[in-house]
Amino acid sequence: MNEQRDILFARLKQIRSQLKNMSINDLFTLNPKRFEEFSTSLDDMILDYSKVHVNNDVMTTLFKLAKACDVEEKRDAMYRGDKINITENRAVLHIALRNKPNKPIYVDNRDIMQDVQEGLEKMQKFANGIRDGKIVSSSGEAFTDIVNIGIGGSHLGPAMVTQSLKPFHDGPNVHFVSNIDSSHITDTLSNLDPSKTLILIASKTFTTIETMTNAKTAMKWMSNAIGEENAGKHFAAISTALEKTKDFGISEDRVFGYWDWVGGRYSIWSSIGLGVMIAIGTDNFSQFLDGAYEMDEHFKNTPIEQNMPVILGLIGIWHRNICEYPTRAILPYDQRLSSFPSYIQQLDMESNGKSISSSGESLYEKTGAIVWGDAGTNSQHSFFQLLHQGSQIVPCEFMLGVNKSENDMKEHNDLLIANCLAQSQALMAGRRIDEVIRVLEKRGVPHEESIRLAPHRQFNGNRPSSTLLYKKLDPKTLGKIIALYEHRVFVEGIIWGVDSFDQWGVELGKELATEMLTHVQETHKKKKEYTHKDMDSSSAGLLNAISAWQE
Ligand SMILES: O=P(O)(O)OC[C@H]1O[C@](O)(CO)[C@@H](O)[C@@H]1O
Repeated sequence: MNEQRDILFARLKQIRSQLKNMSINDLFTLNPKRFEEFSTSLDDMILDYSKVHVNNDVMTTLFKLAKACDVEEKRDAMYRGDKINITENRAVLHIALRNKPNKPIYVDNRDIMQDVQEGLEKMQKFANGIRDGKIVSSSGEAFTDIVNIGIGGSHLGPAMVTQSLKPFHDGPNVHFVSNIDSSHITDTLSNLDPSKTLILIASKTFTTIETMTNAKTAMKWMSNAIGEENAGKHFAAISTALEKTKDFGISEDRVFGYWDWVGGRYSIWSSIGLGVMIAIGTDNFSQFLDGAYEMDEHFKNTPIEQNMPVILGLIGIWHRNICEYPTRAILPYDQRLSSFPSYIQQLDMESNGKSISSSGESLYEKTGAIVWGDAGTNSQHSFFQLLHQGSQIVPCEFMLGVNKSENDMKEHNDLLIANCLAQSQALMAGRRIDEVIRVLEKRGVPHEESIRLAPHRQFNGNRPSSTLLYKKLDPKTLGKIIALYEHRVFVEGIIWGVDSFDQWGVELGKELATEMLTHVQETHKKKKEYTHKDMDSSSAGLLNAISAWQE
């Protein structure tokens, strides 16, 4: 229990109730310099949080909260390589993977930077070989297609980054298979020529049932097409479990290892990024790491009052614990970032979706918000109705790139930018009922009718949002953005007191699925009728229906 934290939470709740008399709009009217004072920047990236319902008093108290929870000390402990993942007794060192100057970092008294460097060089050699056509298929041809088989952190990162960096993609096509649903692998492989396809099996543990099942299916597909003796040339593995990759039959030179101090959802910077490196090339991948390194340095060295991840994290705490908003929406106005919200869902919800503190006590304050979202402007035409007029307030995190890669699409881009800015403005400003009536009457709608329609067309406004503005979505910027969100999750996790780096909550479902599998396999025999004596009557009833309907 952190008494100081509790006092500051109470103080923040007090300020919040006083602040309720003043809207975000009012705060802008009172302070013409609000944008300058409530935004922070790093090179060509600005985090504008002036449209969040906070004032100086709130921010000062939030900064005190960060200090009281030792955010800076704990950050330093992470950078140092301390074993801050308490429940797994592991260091947390994704920052080592982008530690470009190779400054020593010690785990168990050993500098890990040499391993990191060697790992990166092995990846680079392989990626260059595939891209140059020097590493060839069993028939001596260059690989045209790469299939990354993985799930969770071994899928979401590479898939999102590959999609986001499309303009930089000049290597072979890269495809992604994650779901255990066979339609995913069947639909993907059906369009590919096995003789020119390379399969990357990406799994930290090399035990995940989805990945291992898909890997075996891919191996069968490949062996049937080109012969078992040739299939090995078409596979590579990315894992920390080197014994298991060997058992699967992948030769050592085709195995790209990483380390237990890299969490799955923090692993895009490791060999898990191999597919990305093959797609965009080693120089662009290096830029991607550079961007993350810049954010790491900013997080480490910038005073918390200007520190982007700290501020984003504190705003998260403000919204979750003080305003009690249960969710937050991530809204990239950038089609290529359309899978960024689902990437952040894993990063954020798997990290901070906990109700037990690192030291094993039940937490009484709410933790991880529900994260959701989609790309603008598409999302305007689906769920924005609720954002503007729904009974729940959802803090929105807009993301906007100023420039696109296509110079000739200015007309599109101007509209995209205008829409993004207009949405955050509309959420904040709203539209009062008298204004609605005035507008309707001006359009010639009779007075009675205007009064009838007005309640449906009014907007309360005062809905908070932040905007992350960046110059252009290139590898460096993307690296910076991802690292920003990683550190934000860290800041929130420290304040809540959870271990942000384990994920025990996914284990029970995995265990029960293994038990359930035997029942599902039984249904094929159609011999058994399940009842409430075997299991809960819902599962029993569903199994019986599955058995009856199976073709
Ligand atoms: O890389 P692996 O070991 O196959 O795990 C995949 C994913 O499964 C999880 O362990 C649980 O969903 C994630 O944390 C991880 O990213």
